[in-house]
Amino acid sequence: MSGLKVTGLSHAWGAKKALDDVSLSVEPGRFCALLGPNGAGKSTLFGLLTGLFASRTGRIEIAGQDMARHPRAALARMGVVFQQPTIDLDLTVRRNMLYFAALHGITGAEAGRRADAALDRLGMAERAGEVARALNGGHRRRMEIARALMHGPSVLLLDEPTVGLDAGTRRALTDHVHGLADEGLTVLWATHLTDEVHPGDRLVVLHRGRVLADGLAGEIGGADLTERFLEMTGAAA
Ligand SMILES: Nc1ncnc2c1ncn2[C@@H]1O[C@H](COP(=O)(O)OP(=O)(O)OP(=O)(O)O)[C@@H](O)[C@H]1O
Repeated sequence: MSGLKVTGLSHAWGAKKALDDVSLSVEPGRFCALLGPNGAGKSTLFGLLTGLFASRTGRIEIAGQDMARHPRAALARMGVVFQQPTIDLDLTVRRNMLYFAALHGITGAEAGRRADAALDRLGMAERAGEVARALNGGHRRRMEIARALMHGPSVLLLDEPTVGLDAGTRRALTDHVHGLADEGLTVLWATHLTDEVHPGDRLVVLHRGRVLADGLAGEIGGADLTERFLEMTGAAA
């Protein structure tokens, strides 16, 4: 199983319950949108999925690997793009890629080969020699996605990756990552923006730490996902 499975996951920050018995599973090669308003618990879930901190309850499996029992194996199958960009702006795109590859123990000609292939996959091959500072926001994000794919993960996690991007760039990036899922990558895309969700996506709606809906986006949203989402989360006018 190369997908993602979360079972009965809870997490509290002091007295604040950020996640309350959350379960979800994403089949291999699916794009799953994790949709929730501010404070829903999306980043807390990402922190647990990526091993930044642990929960005493629940279970996480990445591509069949149990996160608690085999964290190295689970993390090796995961690519992550965090909400806050982590780029060295003074290095070229390729140098940023090679630096990251080295952190994964990939060096020399193999690192170069993988960096070039990943940049090509994200339509960034011709920008490899540019200093990262010269890239626009969309291209910086693409570079981070390419970087997250260099070690060949089967699951890609992205935490609100379009923050700060304009509408056209957001759409292009969202479409591009849908394309990666079409190629077989399992994608978990956290967002609070309904226009990033396609009708054929798997959709999990998270609110106040609980799963409110889980299924096909087109079925959950009906004629208007935005309206439905606002109703569900009690934010409708
Ligand atoms: N490090 C922390 N310490 C204390 N409380 C926290 C911490 N991180 C998150 N919380 C709280 O947990 C709840 C869930 O927050 P979280 O950041 O996971 O939600 P989110 O869906 O990612 O929100 P946003 O879209 O605003 O990033 C919120 O009430 C938040 O205030």
